[in-house]
Amino acid sequence: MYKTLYDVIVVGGGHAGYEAALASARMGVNTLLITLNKKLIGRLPCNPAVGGIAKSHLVSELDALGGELGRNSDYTGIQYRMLNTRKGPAVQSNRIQCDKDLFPVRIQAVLGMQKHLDIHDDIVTEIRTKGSKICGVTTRGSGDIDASAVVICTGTFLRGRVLIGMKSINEGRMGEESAEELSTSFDRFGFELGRLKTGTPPRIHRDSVDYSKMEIQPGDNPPPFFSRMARKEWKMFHVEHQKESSIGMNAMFHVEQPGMHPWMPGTDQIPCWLTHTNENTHQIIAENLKKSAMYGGLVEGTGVRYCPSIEDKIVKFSGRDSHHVFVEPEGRNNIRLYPNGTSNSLPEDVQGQMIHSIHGLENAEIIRPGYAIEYDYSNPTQLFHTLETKLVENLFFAGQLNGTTGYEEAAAQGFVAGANAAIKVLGGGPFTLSRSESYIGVLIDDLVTKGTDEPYRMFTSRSEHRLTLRQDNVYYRLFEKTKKLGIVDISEIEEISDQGKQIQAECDRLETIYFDGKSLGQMLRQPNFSYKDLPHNVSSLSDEVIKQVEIEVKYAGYIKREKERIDAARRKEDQHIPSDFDYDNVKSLRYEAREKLKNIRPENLGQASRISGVNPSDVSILMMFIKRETGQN
Ligand SMILES: Cc1cc2nc3c(=O)[nH]c(=O)nc-3n(C[C@H](O)[C@H](O)[C@H](O)COP(=O)(O)OP(=O)(O)OC[C@H]3O[C@@H](n4cnc5c(N)ncnc54)[C@H](O)[C@@H]3O)c2cc1C
Ligand SMILES: NC(=O)c1ccc[n+]([C@@H]2O[C@H](COP(=O)([O-])OP(=O)(O)OC[C@H]3O[C@@H](n4cnc5c(N)ncnc54)[C@H](O)[C@@H]3O)[C@@H](O)[C@H]2O)c1
Repeated sequence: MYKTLYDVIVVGGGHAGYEAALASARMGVNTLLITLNKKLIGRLPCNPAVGGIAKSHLVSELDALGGELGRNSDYTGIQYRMLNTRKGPAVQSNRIQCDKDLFPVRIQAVLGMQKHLDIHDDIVTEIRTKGSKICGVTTRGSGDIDASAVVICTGTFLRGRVLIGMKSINEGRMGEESAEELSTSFDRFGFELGRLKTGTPPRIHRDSVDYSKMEIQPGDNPPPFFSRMARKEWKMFHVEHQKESSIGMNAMFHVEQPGMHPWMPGTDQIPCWLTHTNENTHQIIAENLKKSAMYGGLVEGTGVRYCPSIEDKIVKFSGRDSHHVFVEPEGRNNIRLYPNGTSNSLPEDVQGQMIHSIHGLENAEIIRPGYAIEYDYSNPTQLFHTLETKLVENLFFAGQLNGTTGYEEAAAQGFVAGANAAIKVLGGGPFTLSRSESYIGVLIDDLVTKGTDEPYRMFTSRSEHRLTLRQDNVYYRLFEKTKKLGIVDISEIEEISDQGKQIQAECDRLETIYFDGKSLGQMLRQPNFSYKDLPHNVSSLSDEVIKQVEIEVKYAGYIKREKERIDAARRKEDQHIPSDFDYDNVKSLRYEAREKLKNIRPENLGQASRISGVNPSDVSILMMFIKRETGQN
């Protein structure tokens, strides 16, 4: 059941959409999620893997703030791995292979139980405004539905075209209707739309591959989870497990609905497998390039540079005679395997030859071909940091619509947009995250400041403060924002606050206690020295607190220098530029800089300095002018 008036409407049930709807409803405002098919909410259209390098930081930040992607991955995971373990803690990332069938089942159960949230199957064809403000949407099936704020999360569906070889079908992803009308509505309001493309590999039958020719990739034990909830449950399970038999263990935990808790998270992991392409594979692709949608001229949009199609890899890295192919199960009871690394838009017969040339896949049965998809995206420089559009008040855009790729990038934006839409209804200051406190801040600032002309994905190298933006300290660095937002349960907030205080107190203590002429802090900074090796350590501290103390003390010198850089950056961010500032008045500004500044309208000098085409001397000129005009220091 749905009504015809809501506080917030969210359009789209992808990862941006469910996070937006949950954030909004959890802040207590009446929310409606409209999507083409509610049974497909939370679908993982490509690899059911969440996290990986830098993306895992986004998921952890969502968990700290009260988002759902991390928990949902933990509770439906079939394989858990920590990547980059040979590198420092700042770039270590976890990656969870989820069960493709159960991931959406669980998220739908979470949505179904959420107060203040209704869900409606329909297609939105238009947005409606009253003056400069959004007032609702028009749907094909139910006509007009009114709302004070609207969040659009339509992913790859706007004028979506599925492409296989020379075939092009109007679909939002394979087997799902595309959204044709909404782009026209956006055009009318002046939104700048462009075309991007992405792709997916063929799927193969799990009983048709020769595992003996591939290298096994087992999961890690203990499993690296994203969420505090799963970590706590795992710890409790293992303590209790020693006392009692595992029979009935699931019953010990509060299980609201069967879909919410399919198994004890982290148990009974399933391995992935590693194989490689070879010269034969590359030759097959090279000989058939003209038949691929991408190289035969059917695709206009720009593809994902950093997770390219196999055709792209052969053309752009022609010197390499082999590429990794990770063969990954799509679920416990799912017959499909996902050959990660073979995304393509070649005709079906060529896909078959290409797959059969790979060791272990000689007799692979292809269940579904790979394909490319092309869709409209909207220029994200037309958004504020809250993800509200600059053209229509109380209208928000989030997810792949803003030019990103990835579940994690979509979910992070959805959460920020949903929370801000609710704040617009409730009243109160905007919820934004800065580059120096989070990867979510980096993602959004990059999008709204620089825009993108290719699908944007997160990397650790995009952050200038990655030493302090670690996954392990996420609950402490986002603590104040989390508390203010009010989505996370108060008992969790108190627990994190208490742990933060213990970490600080112990770091301080270690610098003041001396042993053999050295402070305990100095001792801990010695290579291969752990907290537990210290004399006078505190045995009652939890593993979580000890881990933080070790990192904070061992890397203290680097962290201090980074904090100084953050303070310097913050001083620039504190210098606000009035929203109606007249750049034409600053005659000494170069023409290019003036045009770029007029287009982006940065909120402060820090953001101005990150606009491409605006150089440091332009920022100095601007700073002096603003100081003179506004009397800011
Ligand atoms: C073929 C393919 C391969 C991909 N490969 C990967 C990958 O390996 N890993 C990865 O992380 N990402 C991959 N992506 C991208 C990933 O799916 C997206 O980045 C992510 O799902 C985007 O989330 P979203 O919420 O923005 O949109 P989507 O997940 O696309 O969801 C859009 C939602 O909006 C609804 N909708 C659209 N238009 C309307 C309308 N007018 N009215 C009502 N509802 C509407 C749809 O029904 C859908 O629920 C791939 C995508 C595709 C299609
Ligand atoms: N079309 C799209 O929009 C699209 C398509 C593909 C990927 N993506 C995005 O990019 C990401 C995939 O890109 P990626 O190349 O970084 O892959 P990934 O995140 O799946 O893997 C990152 C690295 O992890 C390692 N790895 C991968 N699978 C592994 C496994 N099963 N076991 C052990 N190690 C493994 C590899 O070293 C790999 O380079 C996705 O998570 C998605 O967000 C988007």
